[in-house]
Amino acid sequence: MAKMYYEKDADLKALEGKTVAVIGYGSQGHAQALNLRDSGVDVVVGLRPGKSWEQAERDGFAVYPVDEAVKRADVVQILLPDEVQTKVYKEQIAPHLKPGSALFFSHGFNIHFGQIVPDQSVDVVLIAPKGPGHLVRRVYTEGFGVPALIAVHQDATGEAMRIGLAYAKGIGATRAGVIETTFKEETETDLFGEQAVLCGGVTQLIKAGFETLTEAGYQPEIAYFECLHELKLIVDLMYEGGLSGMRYSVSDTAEYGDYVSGKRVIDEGVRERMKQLLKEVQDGSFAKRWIGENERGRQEFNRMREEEKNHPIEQVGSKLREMMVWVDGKKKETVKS
Ligand SMILES: NC(=O)C1=CN([C@@H]2O[C@H](COP(=O)(O)OP(=O)(O)OC[C@H]3O[C@@H](n4cnc5c(N)ncnc54)[C@H](OP(=O)(O)O)[C@@H]3O)[C@@H](O)[C@H]2O)C=CC1
Ligand SMILES: CC[C@](O)(C(C)=O)C(=O)O
Repeated sequence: MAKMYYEKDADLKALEGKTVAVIGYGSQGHAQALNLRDSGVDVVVGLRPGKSWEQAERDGFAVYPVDEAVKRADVVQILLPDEVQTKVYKEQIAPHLKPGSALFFSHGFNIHFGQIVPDQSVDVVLIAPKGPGHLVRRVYTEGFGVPALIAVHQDATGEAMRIGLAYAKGIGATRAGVIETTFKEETETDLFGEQAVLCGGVTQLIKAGFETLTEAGYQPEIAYFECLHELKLIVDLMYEGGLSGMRYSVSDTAEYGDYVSGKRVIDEGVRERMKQLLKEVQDGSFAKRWIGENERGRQEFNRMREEEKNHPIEQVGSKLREMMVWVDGKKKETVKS
């Protein structure tokens, strides 16, 4: 059984008198910085000049270049893109980290794959919210929290877990539940999940459904509603009541189709390929490929991003969503600019 922590297990006093430097103010950075501040924690933001810097200042934070923010901090949370963390860490963070301070991450990639090797004098802690940053903020303002994982890689002070739990409470995660893990487990499950299911698996499933219907002559708008729009409503039911909760709400016809046909789509071949993806995550081949892609200037990444933006489901979807004002309202909070 996983070890879980809730509100009663965490004490914000562990952060009293300490300054937290949130490095980066994107999806996770803005959410964690704002939630911590609203929880009474002293927060500064570390950035380079640009869009995020301006936003953090508009949100009322004291913003500094990364090295300056680190000098002022007792806890440094690195919320830069994974692929830029190593360079910024070596040049602007490591030289200014105080012995006895704490270095935090929200994803274990660079520690687990040995890209960042922190000095033995600092605590190294993972607080990984299990949700996109914009929801970490929205759910907190609604009085709830997004669950998170916690792991201690290095406990130089003997206080790493206590400070980690206080931080998790500050961002609202202990309201929902914080699970103890390791950097290895978080990194491998997170990479697998986003590739096989949450991002890669789901987008391919949606496109395959959409293309099957449109190639058979059905209207793209109907294919969009069936394969993308309604998916959100079905996932909401699963989120609230599990697979059985969803099956309780759909028709018996849909439930029967689920049992007899779902397995024909996600068959043994898919499971075998999922195992192969997991192996490539575990043996570091995916990490090596992603690090190499960044070193080569992201040509493959940028080409695929462009191709995906131009898929017909994106064209029809953006027209249909114009009519859904409530979706547009949310989009402002949930889509990265
Ligand atoms: N997105 C998510 O919801 C989740 C992310 N994570 C993890 O959180 C971390 C942050 O990811 P995410 O929030 O998506 O990142 P984003 O891309 O949304 O934001 C990155 C931030 O870093 C800043 N930045 C980029 N390069 C530099 C630099 N060289 N110097 C200073 N600042 C820089 C950007 O500012 P600028 O405007 O100047 O580019 C921006 O504010 C990653 O480890 C990720 O794996 C974990 C769970 C979920
Ligand atoms: C599913 C994507 C994610 O892993 C997340 C929001 O948790 C990410 O890294 O953005």
